[in-house]
Amino acid sequence: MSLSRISVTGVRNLHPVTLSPSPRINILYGANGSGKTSLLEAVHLLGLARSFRSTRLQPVIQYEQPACTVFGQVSLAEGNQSNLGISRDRQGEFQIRIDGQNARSAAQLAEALPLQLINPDSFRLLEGAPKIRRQFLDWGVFHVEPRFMPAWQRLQKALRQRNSWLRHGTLDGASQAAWDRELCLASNEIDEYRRAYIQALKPVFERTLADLVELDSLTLSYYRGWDKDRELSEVLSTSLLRDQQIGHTQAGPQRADLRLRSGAHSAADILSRGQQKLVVCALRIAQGHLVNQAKRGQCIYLVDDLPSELDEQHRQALCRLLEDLDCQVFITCVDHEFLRDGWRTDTPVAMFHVEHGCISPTIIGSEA
Ligand SMILES: Nc1ncnc2c1ncn2[C@@H]1O[C@H](COP(=O)(O)OP(=O)(O)OP(=O)(O)O)[C@@H](O)[C@H]1O
Repeated sequence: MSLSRISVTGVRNLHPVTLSPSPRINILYGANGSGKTSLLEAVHLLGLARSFRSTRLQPVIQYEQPACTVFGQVSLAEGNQSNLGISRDRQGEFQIRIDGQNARSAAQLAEALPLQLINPDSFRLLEGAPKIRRQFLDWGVFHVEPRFMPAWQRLQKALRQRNSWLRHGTLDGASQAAWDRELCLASNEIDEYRRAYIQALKPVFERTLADLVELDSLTLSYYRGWDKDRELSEVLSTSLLRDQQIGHTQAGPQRADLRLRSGAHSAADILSRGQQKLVVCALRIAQGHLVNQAKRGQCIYLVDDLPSELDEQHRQALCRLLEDLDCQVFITCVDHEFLRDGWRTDTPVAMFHVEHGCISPTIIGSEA
């Protein structure tokens, strides 16, 4: 799967543009503030209906413009194609179109266009709150396990119900016990999918990491959100009083986490920024391999400011791994010299010069 065409209007500083990217490696280069990240924002918007830099979409809409719009033509296996479109105005109104039909949710876009983002904020996957790692984990499970989403929706419903009961006590005991049973069933199902996913991810992650950097003592493990030796139903009943005092359910898959440790320490505490970036790249590349294996379409990689934090040797190792993934990749950088050469001769590479919000394709070898 790759974007064979993308049209962008009203996104940050970009002039309206239509591009025909390479199905493999795309390099966007240009001075600071020229609009390279803005193109990645546009692709991100198309795949997830949200910005990667801000929780609000308002800042992505170009000043003075009423709305931003992104269209993409996606090439699929066996010569098929799909058309995606998203438009968002200043009042917050969204329109998502998939193959000429209005889509109901952003999850449909995410399924149609799996995206992986690697940017200078990526270290947050290690340093940030567990929620960021759960999002990472669930992105992977969602893209390889079709039963995950319905189980997740059941969990959310049962959890909302329980939390409301903890706060207001509006249900009788028997009805709440039925909701708790539903909560435990959905939780066990989610735990099973997540566990199977981590088991598949771990060896791919370890191999990928070894190709990038020597960090032998790094381990990845999964915490399911409650004691591994006890049933969730038992944990819920022993913690009921405390749950009622704080007004929400403390144990369950909504508390799951991934733990990355280097020996006895948390990886976030001891790894350098560059090493952290490489660990995150290995995790995200490993996820791409699993999506490819699941044959639910390859994901598209958005790599903002690839060189930052990395020395020459690690930049090259990262480029090799991205190239070996057999996915479409969009890379931004200020200085593109090191990215021009070194790709295999059969890898289609496209370069785009970004200048004051204008994007123009560059014929390799003709740059100034
Ligand atoms: N809503 C907006 N409307 C118009 N311009 C905007 C808007 N939001 C941001 N900009 C401007 O868009 C420009 C491009 O930003 P972008 O992050 O794409 O640059 P970049 O090429 O990735 O730069 P760098 O190399 O510094 O990361 C910036 O000058 C920024 O101030």
